[in-house]
Amino acid sequence: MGTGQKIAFLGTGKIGEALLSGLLRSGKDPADVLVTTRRPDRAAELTERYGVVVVSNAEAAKLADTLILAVKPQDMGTLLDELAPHVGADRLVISAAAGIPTAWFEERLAAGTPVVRVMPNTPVLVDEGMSVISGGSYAEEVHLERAEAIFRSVGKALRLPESQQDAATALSGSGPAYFYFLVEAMTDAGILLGLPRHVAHDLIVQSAIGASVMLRDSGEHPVKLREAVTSPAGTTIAAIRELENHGVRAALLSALEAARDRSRELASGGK
Ligand SMILES: NC(=O)C1=CN([C@@H]2O[C@H](COP(=O)(O)OP(=O)(O)OC[C@H]3O[C@@H](n4cnc5c(N)ncnc54)[C@H](OP(=O)(O)O)[C@@H]3O)[C@@H](O)[C@H]2O)C=CC1
Ligand SMILES: O=C(O)[C@@H]1CCC=N1
Repeated sequence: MGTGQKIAFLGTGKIGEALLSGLLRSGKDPADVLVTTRRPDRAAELTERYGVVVVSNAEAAKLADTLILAVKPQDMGTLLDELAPHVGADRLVISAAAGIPTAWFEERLAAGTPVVRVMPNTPVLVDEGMSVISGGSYAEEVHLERAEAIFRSVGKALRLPESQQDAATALSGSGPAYFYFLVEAMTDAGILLGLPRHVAHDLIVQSAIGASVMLRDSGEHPVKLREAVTSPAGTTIAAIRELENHGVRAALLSALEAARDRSRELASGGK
């Protein structure tokens, strides 16, 4: 076991593993990183891949300074039943679960336990994550800074009031999926137009990367950037007319509203 601040991941699935790998990339000693799993084969996989220490949920609560809870909202009740008796109020509990408010955790943990709610996204895997952070009633500046330091090591982190977490979940938590969906659909369009799949894929992926870098670095509004591509009586406006005819803008408004609503439904770890 290492000598630094210990961080435990309770639930090391897709987002837990992505965060874990980023933290190690940023220089955290694997001996200071504890993980818990439900299945022994998964535990063996993580030890072999990262050299981290696999422990039980109760041991994680006793040994780690910071506990990152990354099980599905539906599994959070069972995890808290197991965990709560072992978590001292000197621990920092960070939940990455969609929907579940900090108050839900505070009710189940020892009085005064600091809880921070974070909504990360999978680009933490490439250090380009977007994580939205909100503190619960007992989270002090020092706790928010500790959470920020973890999530800043794998991308950007932004503090928002907890009342905006469900909206943030719809935008940045789920956001990468919408872009993958678009790339998938546009690649299919390339097939329709007669291009080989790998060519269509490469054309679209590089266009997405170029557009993303311009969005981030040019300082221009997205409308300006789109207008610069849209030549009079040209090809782009022909495509934009079809996107508008098919209600793509309205579909996005409804889609993100649905994601926000689903996050609200998960507030009590619902089904
Ligand atoms: N995926 C994403 O992009 C994002 C997810 N989140 C949130 O992160 C959480 C996890 O999501 P995701 O990673 O996608 O889901 P996964 O199902 O991939 O990961 C959850 C993991 O938790 C394990 N687990 C469940 N119960 C326990 C337990 N009691 N003790 C230890 N491990 C347990 C599961 O084990 P088993 O393999 O046996 O099922 C699984 O490996 C959710 O709350 C989600 O809202 C937040 C932001 C982004
Ligand atoms: O789909 C989900 O519920 C999780 C939360 C945000 C991204 N994935």
